[in-house]
Amino acid sequence: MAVVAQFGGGACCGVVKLDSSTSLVFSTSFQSKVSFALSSTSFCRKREGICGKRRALKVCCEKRVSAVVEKDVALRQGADGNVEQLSIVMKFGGSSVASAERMKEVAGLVLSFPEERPAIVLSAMGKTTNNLLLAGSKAVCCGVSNVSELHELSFVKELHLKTIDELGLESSIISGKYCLSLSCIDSLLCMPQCADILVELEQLLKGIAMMKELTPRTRDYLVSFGECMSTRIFAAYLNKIGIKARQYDAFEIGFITTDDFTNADILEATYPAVAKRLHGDWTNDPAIPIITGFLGKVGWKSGAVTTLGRGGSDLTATAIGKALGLREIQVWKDVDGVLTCDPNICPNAKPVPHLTFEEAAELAYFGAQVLHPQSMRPAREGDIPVRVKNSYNPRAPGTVITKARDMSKAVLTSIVLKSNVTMLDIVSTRMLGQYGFLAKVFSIFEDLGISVDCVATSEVSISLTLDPSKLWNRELIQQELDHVVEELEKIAVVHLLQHRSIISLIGNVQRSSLILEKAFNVLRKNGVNVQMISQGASKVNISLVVHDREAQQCIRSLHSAFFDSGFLSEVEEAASVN
Ligand SMILES: Nc1ncnc2c1ncn2[C@@H]1O[C@H](COP(=O)(O)OP(=O)(O)O)[C@@H](O)[C@H]1O
Ligand SMILES: N[C@@H](CC(=O)OP(=O)(O)O)C(=O)O
Repeated sequence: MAVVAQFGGGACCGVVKLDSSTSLVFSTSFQSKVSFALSSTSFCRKREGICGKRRALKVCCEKRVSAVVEKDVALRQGADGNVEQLSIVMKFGGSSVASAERMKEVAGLVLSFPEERPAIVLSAMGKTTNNLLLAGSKAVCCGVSNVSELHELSFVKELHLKTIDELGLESSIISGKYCLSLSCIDSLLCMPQCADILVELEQLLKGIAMMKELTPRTRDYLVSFGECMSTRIFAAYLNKIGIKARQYDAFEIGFITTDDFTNADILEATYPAVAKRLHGDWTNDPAIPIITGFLGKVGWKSGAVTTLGRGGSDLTATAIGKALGLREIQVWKDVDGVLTCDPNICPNAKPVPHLTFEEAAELAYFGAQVLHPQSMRPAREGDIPVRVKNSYNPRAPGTVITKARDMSKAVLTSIVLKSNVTMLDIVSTRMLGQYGFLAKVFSIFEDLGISVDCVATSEVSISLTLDPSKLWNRELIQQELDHVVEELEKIAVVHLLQHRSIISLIGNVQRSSLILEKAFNVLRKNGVNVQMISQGASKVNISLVVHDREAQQCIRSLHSAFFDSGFLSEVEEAASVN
């Protein structure tokens, strides 16, 4: 049920709670119009008396909105009357925008920060990326004529068309001439020439079926459809409810990456290019930018679309934060922040209130799916706080990630698991005192382009772990591993140990004896022998390697010993007394 009114004001948006069941979403454009929509459960349910209530609410709305608008316009326009710049970036993951209902809630959430001028980064809706990938691999062998019948393609089509329908949008926003048919506030907000996205997707899958080949380059183009659609839908919805928004494909606004398809890295040139484009558009004609997460392109001209690795929208958000020098980066998930453990392993994991960039980066790199492994880098470089919040529970305080925090009482922050890791024990065939052994071993990995995670060394032996699973595009297949071993065997005796897990204890390594004493007690009680330990350079991470089959039980026991037993609070109390 919507009531629309117009009266003077500047550009702003917000939500006003009118009574316990009714809230008002409003926005004003720079053309001095105010649009507002009412959300009211009782209003929609009770049909009788609707006109009376609508009139009463309209009057009430006008009074309340004008007060908020005045305050907000003052905030936005600054003392000199100039437009204030974007202030924060808000990233919403796939789980946050999985349906029409979720998109409405996210719109409400965006508007619940009327004092902010946000840039929005979106992932693909729900499980779209997984379905596109599956459709791609099935298309390789299903035959061109069967592509239209692929279950995953139908799923993606239905999800997006249903969402468009439920949001009351024109289906042409993703499957037709959006520019000509969308009744948005301002024709400038429309995308230039939108191709028929769903038709193009099906054509691409037919091409894959025809070629019987799905290269990493094609795979990136294929999954890019997810973010391209979610952002178009969300921007159109905001425009429909009167919030001026402008959709952007990241690869069109300067996200330039390496050519490592499926796991590309953002190049430095991205930052000034993105800043120039977003800043310029906002200054000329302010509208909330809705940007595709996860995507970039190789080079400036006709570059192919790349992706930043699974979960890469977090990285898009932090890169935008750094590019625009924003006040804060918010990543909205489906959990109450970064937790003490993966909730799928320990359902009673608790939110961690504060982390440093270093802790968060280790946690992400060593397996916590909640953050993209590279996402902390731009935030750290720009020294911009990252706030991890729950879009399903916005009141929860979440996790704040900053450059430094008070570590005086910190012991253990979080426990992380990385499974299906390959471990190599490498022992030199030469005698003690041989120099250059480590250099030779690592040059072999460098030549083969394989990254090493954890290392423990003595003068003549090295134990190390390789991480195939994190590299989305590349599975260290047996052939590749055999080649590594073959090369290493020229200088050493090699044992290849597969199906290992790294358990990372993220915390204050200054208190390693305390952490290790407790941890080894737990492991001994569980009858587990640790196969490798690495503490070394990182001041926030102690890694223990165990067999895959023992790992989850170890994690549960460790979590319960550290976080459920009162142990940490006892240690903290003791620290405050001393
Ligand atoms: N230490 C952790 N803290 C919080 N969530 C974690 C952790 N480890 C794994 N997860 C998982 O990460 C998920 C959130 O990350 P992700 O799925 O990438 O979110 P989104 O798609 O919303 O960006 C959670 O639902 C949770 O299952
Ligand atoms: N859609 C991409 C990128 C992303 O960041 O997703 P999410 O924010 O839902 O983890 C993926 O699934 O990997």
